[in-house]
Amino acid sequence: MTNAATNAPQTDGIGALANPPRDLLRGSSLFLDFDGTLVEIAARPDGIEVDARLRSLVKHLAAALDGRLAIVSGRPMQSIAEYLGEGFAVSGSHGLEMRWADGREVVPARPDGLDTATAELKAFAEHWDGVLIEEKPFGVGLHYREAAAEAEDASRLLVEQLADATGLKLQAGKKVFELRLAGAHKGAAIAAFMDTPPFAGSSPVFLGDDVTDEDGFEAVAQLGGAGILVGDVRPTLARYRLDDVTATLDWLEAAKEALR
Ligand SMILES: O=P(O)(O)OC[C@H]1O[C@H](O[C@H]2O[C@H](CO)[C@@H](O)[C@H](O)[C@H]2O)[C@H](O)[C@@H](O)[C@@H]1O
Repeated sequence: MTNAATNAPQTDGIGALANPPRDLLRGSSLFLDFDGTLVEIAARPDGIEVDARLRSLVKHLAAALDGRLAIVSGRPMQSIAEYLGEGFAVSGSHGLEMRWADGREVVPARPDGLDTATAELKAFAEHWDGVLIEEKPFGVGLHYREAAAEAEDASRLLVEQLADATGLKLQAGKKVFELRLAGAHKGAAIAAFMDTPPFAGSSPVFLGDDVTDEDGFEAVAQLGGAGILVGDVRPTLARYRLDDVTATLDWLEAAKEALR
């Protein structure tokens, strides 16, 4: 089955997606999701473990690709810099923020309604054990990974009401509901990078694990490149699949060597 608009595979069959070839990055630009792709999912946003191997891998991949690498995350750009360092392109906040390796930045204004939404979510979290509020520059996340099962429905109800009241976009991820400024997504950020040096003229490859990464898979397919789904098989616009974070880091190491 293919998506008619992008000609990318859309699979619901176990094992239908092959592993990416190790020479896929030759002549490519590399776009990397962060949580669940480069680092294991943790109980809390601040509980992730980022080691020297990952920081070194990202730095050396960026050099091997002559700068054609960007981290494309739902986290704020500042958070990515704190975990991975700088010297490469980053898009944060689900495509809302962009920074090129030379320091050029595109950053929106803080949205109206965000302070109100954040205050409401914080008040809600006081009544639910395990619900955690993550404040971000252009959005706010309600995490329910550590909460009782009923918290999900109650949280969904509240964030839907707040999205209606504030005009903020509701985006669901892995055990999280985010309310954020509308008007961008990861696919749009990848397309914007691909319009500019050093990315322009290359073929984009995007690795991601979450449903929020499907915009990125669609964008790279439209631009003649390929998406790589990290994790279990599901309906997706990715062309290839890797089992998990460990397989992803191993493939990235092999792909880096293949660029020599
Ligand atoms: O686009 P990503 O880089 O994948 O970021 C998506 C969100 O990741 C973080 O939340 C997720 O990871 C946490 C740590 O493993 C986990 O505790 C949480 O349940 C996940 O939803 C981050 O906190 C969010 O801001 C990102 O939008």
